[in-house]
Amino acid sequence: MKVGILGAAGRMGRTLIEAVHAQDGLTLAAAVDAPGSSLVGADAGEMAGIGRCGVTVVDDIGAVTAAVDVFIDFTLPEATMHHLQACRERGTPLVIGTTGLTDEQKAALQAASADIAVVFAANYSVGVTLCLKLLDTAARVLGDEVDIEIIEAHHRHKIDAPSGTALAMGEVVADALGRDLKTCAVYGREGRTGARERQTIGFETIRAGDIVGEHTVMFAADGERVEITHKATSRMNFARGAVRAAGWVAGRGPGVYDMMDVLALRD
Ligand SMILES: NC(=O)C1=CN([C@@H]2O[C@H](COP(=O)(O)OP(=O)(O)OC[C@H]3O[C@@H](n4cnc5c(N)ncnc54)[C@H](OP(=O)(O)O)[C@@H]3O)[C@@H](O)[C@H]2O)C=CC1
Ligand SMILES: O=C(O)C1=N[C@H](C(=O)O)C[C@H](O)C1
Repeated sequence: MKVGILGAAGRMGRTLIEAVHAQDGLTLAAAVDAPGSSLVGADAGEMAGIGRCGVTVVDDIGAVTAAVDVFIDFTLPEATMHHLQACRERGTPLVIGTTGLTDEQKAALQAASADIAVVFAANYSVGVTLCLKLLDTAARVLGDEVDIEIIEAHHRHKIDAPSGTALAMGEVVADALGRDLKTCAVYGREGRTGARERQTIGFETIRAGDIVGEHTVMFAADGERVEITHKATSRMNFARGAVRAAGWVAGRGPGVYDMMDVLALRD
């Protein structure tokens, strides 16, 4: 299967090139980065540190759609929307890892999924996908007797907050408790906040150094608390998961899927 990487020169893009290269049955067919990037024209394998592979980095998905069976996109929300449209026109499945999409952009993704298969997950690691299952159980067991706080930490370059993963974790917990995250989320606290309201779900964000990605969901009662934590120390876990999703989605019918579908964990 021929795979195209969108955002190829980025932190995830380079890791994805390495992951595709290491996966039997997959071939790197295209590497696309931002118009104006100094890496356009470079060899994608050399850029990713795996040696020359003969695929040149280009700056336009339109130039490579015919050569690709499935695309993987880890870019920016606006770029992802552009790539989604190109995939829709060509009928090419798309794996999206980009976070920070607006509600309108998520609606556009849903609309495109009438015509093509899209995998969309805020976190492609198996460990985080398992944590989402554990969080559903924890929320149902501990119920409204606990205060729930979500703490995430990432590297200094991350541009969206809270992380897509933290928001996905919040959605799972809110759904399990019959709450609407849009109305019960509290993003950071400062000043005279008043006492905590039990129904809220709090989010705290840390941006520092080279932290790859850490998430903790705290269920705190009087006298005891449960914490579910995931710590990523390498981007390769995200990349392997996205590559697995690419292999899974090729040939699927139109629709939006996530890692629960890819790992056959959906109830
Ligand atoms: N779902 C998951 O498992 C994970 C998701 N992510 C998410 O993936 C996204 C990317 O993260 P990361 O790799 O760290 O970010 P980077 O900034 O390192 O990489 C993004 C790349 O996309 C490029 N880009 C920008 N616009 C376009 C365009 N129009 N066409 C093609 N390429 C473009 C950027 O180029 P330039 O720098 O020149 O603008 C850059 O090379 C983020 O939203 C992040 O939150 C990250 C890790 C895991
Ligand atoms: O930007 C990152 O680096 C990451 N982003 C994703 C998110 O926003 O949840 C996933 C991972 O934590 C790394």
